[in-house]
Parts: sequence; structure tokens; C-alpha cells
Amino acid sequence: MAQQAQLLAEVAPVMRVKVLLPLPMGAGYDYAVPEDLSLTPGDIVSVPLGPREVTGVVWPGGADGKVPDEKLKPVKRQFSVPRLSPQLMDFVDWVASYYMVPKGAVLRMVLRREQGLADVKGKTGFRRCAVPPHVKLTAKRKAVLEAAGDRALSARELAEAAGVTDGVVRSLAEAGALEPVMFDPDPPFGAPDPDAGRKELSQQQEAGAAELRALVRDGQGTALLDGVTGSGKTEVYFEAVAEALRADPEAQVLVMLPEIALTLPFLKRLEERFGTPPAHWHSDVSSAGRRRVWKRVLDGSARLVVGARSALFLPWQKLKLIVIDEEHDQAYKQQDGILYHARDMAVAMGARQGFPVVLASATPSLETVHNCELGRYSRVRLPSRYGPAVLPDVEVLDLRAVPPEANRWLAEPAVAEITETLIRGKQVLLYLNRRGYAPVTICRRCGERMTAPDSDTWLVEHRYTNRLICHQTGFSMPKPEACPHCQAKDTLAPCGPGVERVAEEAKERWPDKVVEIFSSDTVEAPGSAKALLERMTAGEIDILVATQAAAKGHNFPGLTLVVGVDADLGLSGGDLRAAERTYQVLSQVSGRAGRAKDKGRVLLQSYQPDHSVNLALTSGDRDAFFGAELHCRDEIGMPPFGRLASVILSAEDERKLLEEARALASHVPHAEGIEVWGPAPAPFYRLRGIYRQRFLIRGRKKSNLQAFASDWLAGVKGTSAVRRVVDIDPYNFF
Ligand SMILES: Nc1ncnc2c1ncn2[C@@H]1O[C@H](COP(=O)(O)OP(=O)(O)OP(=O)(O)O)[C@@H](O)[C@H]1O
Ligand SMILES: [Zn+2]
Repeated sequence: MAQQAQLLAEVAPVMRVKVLLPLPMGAGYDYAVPEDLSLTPGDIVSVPLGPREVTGVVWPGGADGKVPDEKLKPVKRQFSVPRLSPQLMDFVDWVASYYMVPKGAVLRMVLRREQGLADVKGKTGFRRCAVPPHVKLTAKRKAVLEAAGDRALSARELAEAAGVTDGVVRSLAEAGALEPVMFDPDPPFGAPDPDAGRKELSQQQEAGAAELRALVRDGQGTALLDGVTGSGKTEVYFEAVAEALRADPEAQVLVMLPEIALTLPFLKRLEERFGTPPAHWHSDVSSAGRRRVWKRVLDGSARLVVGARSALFLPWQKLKLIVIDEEHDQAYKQQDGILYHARDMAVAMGARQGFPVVLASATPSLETVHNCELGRYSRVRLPSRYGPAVLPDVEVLDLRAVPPEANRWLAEPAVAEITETLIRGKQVLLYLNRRGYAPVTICRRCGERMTAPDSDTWLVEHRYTNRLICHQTGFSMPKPEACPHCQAKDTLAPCGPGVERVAEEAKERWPDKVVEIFSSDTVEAPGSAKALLERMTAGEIDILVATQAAAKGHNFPGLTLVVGVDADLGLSGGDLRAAERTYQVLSQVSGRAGRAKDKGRVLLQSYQPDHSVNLALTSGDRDAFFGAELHCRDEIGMPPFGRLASVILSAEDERKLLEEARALASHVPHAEGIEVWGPAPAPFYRLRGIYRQRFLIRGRKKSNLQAFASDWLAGVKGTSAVRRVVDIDPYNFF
């Protein structure tokens, strides 16, 4: 018997599992399971990899058995956290195949906040207690005692609240005047209450809400909430959120916003509506804050999450609804790393896992409009503004007839209307989607255009910081006194307007008014954006000069006039979506005007007053514009009728780049309905010293571009000198 058992032990195969690591690798590795562990797919483990120890996940599909037993390394340990859900792992696999990237690279987006796995030690906090009589109370100590409450705060928090150093807090605690308590550094989030702050809905809103509630009860499908600016889309989709939370006490809901840093007021609104602050996920959130969200999403206790696109890859346990606000926004497309589109991935995730998705916008993308027309998405309309507010009048100012004076950017009729608005005590928004002072800096003597040293991009003058900055790479330098080309002094002149220059003009024209600039340069920290928006909301700013950053979702009750300083700006360039985007931004910006009782007005300064975008904006006939745009796209077989993918080659060595581009060009496989254009140099051919060439693949709607691209690229051997990136459904060709 004993002999037999020994024999069995010798031949019994080692238990193995496949572990996927968050590294750019397509498949996982096999590892041996130590006897004291029992592992299931989804378990988060730590394994040896060369000299390192790496966190990975036991992946479905089983071990491949390629490595012989004796070479197999054992799993080091299993983290005592809930396992990843099978749905999430399926999603990782699917994203990897759709975007042609290794699974491990997608897993890295899930495990990025793996510090959520560390057994974080409880922190000591301090709270108020009876102060022993012998304790001397200085002013600083008194401030600490006043700031202390029944809830424990860390020494740092308490010190900050009292405006003293940590030392003061600690010495008080040592003297027994504060009670030390252990507290969880990642406390669970409050349970959202679906009925906490429900607003009375208008009839139109109630009808929309009823449709969305039905969608949630159905548990599947995508709906477009298509409502004009100020119609109360947010209030309406809150009802869908409430329904999902109500239906299942474990349900998790994700509300995605394109730019959360600028949307802090939104968190407040959610808190009021659901009675507790939501979990908040974004790159600007502190790493401790993100650790808390990650951990609490994984254990299922974070049920309401507001996040940027990367929130899609949180370790969801029971996701039951995703809402994507401003669904048309291109910020949903990731521009580096894995080039995913968060809206498209959310819709795909909902369809695969069987939960509904709500897309909200006043200016939906053509893709979404088309999907509604095909009946793939349902459409819920909110055609009028909430309450007494009505949509603004839009007028185009023909700059050919009334050009602004030299080096000025506001035409006479716009100036007159601004003056009149200010006299009435109302606010004005001057919109220009150009950061900085002037987009181009030219030498008046030799005509040299200032460019970045290792890029083909122009440098933009920023007076605010007195630097020349490249908006593509972030390169910056102080503005030189002499022209680097002809060495002449003081000849570098700004050319064209940026927000800073328009603000300068506004200050000159209306010297007693408060003029502020809202752009990503002037409001870098989320806190300063918030402060500026609050001042604008409170009516403390008369003229706000703003880029797109101000176009999204803000409510300024005193704002009645919006001037598009250069409404043509978005129309130039060979971009497929130029007209669509320009239309979207201008109507979002216009939507800021007259959201309270006073009717708003919008003036668009343009050299192309008859462009279809301007006609659609003035007539308010959005659907006609979309119809015409869709027709065009159909004729040329472009999305949403056809499909695109681009292959971007980049290298420091221009010769090797061109060689590889030529080799690829001569090996394009033949495939029915698929065409390849290029290679063409990227618009900024040289960026940070890297040269780039691009191919564009166009196929039919049902073409498998992934298979085509992978065959093609596999057929031409690459070199390590040339990087290849495939962008599926590309948005920007840069
Ligand atoms: N039923 C309601 N009761 C009270 N206030 C409402 C109601 N509906 C909307 N509002 C208010 O009207 C304003 C506009 O609503 P909301 O921000 O939801 O509109 P929106 O359609 O999302 O607008 P936009 O597309 O411009 O961001 C908000 O201040 C909101 O609080
Ligand atoms: Zn010069």
C-alpha cells in the first residue's frame, strides 16, 4: 500500500494553473499550485518571473502544459481579496482581440492600481476626548482641539484642518488630550439611496425617465438620451441609475464623463441625488483615493462610480448599468497605449454581459445617430429646455462684410452686442478654441516661424507664463529676445489670436469689467477650475474667454451672450469628422447661453457663413445637418458606413522608416472590399525627434480589418528600429 501511494505521488501530475501577467504578453504562463492553495480563475496571485515577483491573475482556459513539471515554478501567494469576475476576464480577452494588443497589456489596465491589493495597515487617527487638566493649551493646540471631532482624522488631516504642523497634533495626543483610534484607510463608500434627492420631473422628462427605467428593467440594450442642452438629461438618466440600484442591492453603476477634472460640480449633484458621495475615479484623484475605489469596486461595496474612460477597467463585480454622458466627446478615445474608445467598449461590454447602456448628448455622434436609425439603439428625446428657459437665437456674423480692425478679433457688431449685454448686467462668454496668446510666432525680419527643435510643430506664445510652448509635445522655452534664424532683436511677433490675446482685447475695450480666461493652461489644478466656475456661476465674472473646456455641461445663470470668435477654426484640416466636431462644439458652447429666464443669444464670427455647420446652427435644424453629413459619409464609404484602421510606423531613423513603409506598401494583401492608402507622412511628420508615416485601411462595415492587418503585418518582417501601432477605428490622424 505504502509503496503504491509513493508510486502514485511520483506520477501524479503537478497541479498547474495559467497565470496572466500585466505585461505586454499575449498569453499567460503555467505555474505550479502549491499544495496548500486551491486556485480558481480570477484569483489574484503573486508569481516569480525571473528574479522578480509579479502580480497576476489565474486565467480561464487552463494551463497549456508546455513547460515540463520539473521546470515549473510555484505560485508564491494568493491575495486575500475577491477574485475577478468571469465577465471582466472575458472583457479583457475581447478588448485584446478587438484592438490587436496582448491580453496582458489589457490586464495591466485592470491591475494598474494593484496597491489596492496590499494589506494596508490600519492607520491611527485621533478624535476628541476630555482634556486632562494639566495640559497646557497654546493657541495652536486650541486650534487642533477645535478641529477634532467624533470622527477620527489622521494627524496630517487634523493638522491641516487646524493650520498647524503634525507635531502639534502628536504632542497633544501624547499628553492624552486626543484619543487615538485605529481606522480603515480605505473606508467603504456609503450605500446610495435611489430615492434620496429625487427632483420633481417635468412631463417630458418623466416620459423619458419611464423609457429608461423600462430599459433597465429589460436588462439589455443601448439607448440614446437625445436632449437639447439644458433639457435636464442628467436628471432623467439619474432615474435609470436609481432603477438599477433599486432593482438589485448588489448592482454597481458607472457614470462616465469625458473630463471629470472639470466636472466637480457633477459629484455634488450625484451626492444630492443619491444621498452619499459617489466613488470617483480619474487620474487626478490621489493614489490613496484610487486605491480605495479600486478595492471597493472589487469587493462590490462601491456601487455608484463616476469616472473617466479608464473606469471601464475597474475590477467590476456586478456592473448593471453604464451611463456615458456627452457620448460624442472625443476624449473617450484613448490616444496612447491601448487606443480604445470607451464608449464603444462600454456598449460592447453591455451587449456581452447583458446590461443596458445609456448614451447622453445634445449633439450625438454620427455613429450613434446612425445606430438609432438602424434600430440598434433606442432613442429617447427631450426636445425642449427644462422650465422657462428656451434655446438661444443663433446668428452668423459675416466677417467678410464686417472685418475686425487690424490685430483685433472682435467685429464691430459683436462689440456693440457685448457692450449692450454688459450694460444690462449680464455675462458674456467669448469662445475660441486656441490656448495661449498667439498660435504662431513669426520673425518680422526674416519670416522664420518658431518651431520646436525636434518637431515640425509650431510654438505657441503664452504670455501668461512668458514662454513658447508646443501643444503637441509639451516642449517649452522662454521667448528668446533675438530671432534664432537671423539673430535680429525684438522682431518676433505674435500672429493670430489665442484666448490670452482675445482676453487682452476685452480688457482694453471694457476696462472696468472683470475678464477671466478659462483654458487648460490657466486652470491646471481641478481646484482652480472649480473656483473659476463658481465665480462665473455667482456672476462675479463679466467676460469669460474660454476654450472648449468651458463648453461642457456648465450652468451659468447670468450668461446670455456667447460669441464664437473664430467659428471656422475647426473646419480647416482634412479631418473626416471636422464638420461634425465643429457643429458639436459650437452647439455645446451655444448651449451655455440663456439657461435661466433670459433668452440667450449666440453670435458666430465666420468667413464661411454659408457652410453647412453654420446653416444648421442658425436654423436649429440639427437632424438635417446630420442627414447631409451621413449621406456624404455613405457616398465615400467612411464610418459609420465603412470601417477604418490605421497603421502607424514610427522611428528615429528616417531611412529605416521609409524602407519599412515601402516594404509594407508593396505587400498589401488582396482582400475583397478592403483598400489601403498610404504611406503618408503624419501631419507633424517629426515629433520629439521621431518620424512617423501612416497607412489607412478602409473596409466595409462587415470587413474584418483586424485579420487583414495582422496578415499584412505578419507578412513583412519588421525591425526593432521601427515601431508599428495599429489604431482600430482611429479618430485623430496625428
Ligand atoms: N426636473 C427638474 N427639476 C429641477 N431642476 C431641474 C430639473 N430638470 C433640470 N433641472 C435643472 O436644469 C438645469 C439643466 O439640467 P441638466 O444639467 O440636467 O441639463 P442637460 O440636459 O444635462 O444639459 P447639458 O446638455 O447642457 O449639460 C440644471 O441646473 C438642473 O438642475
Ligand atoms: Zn529672423
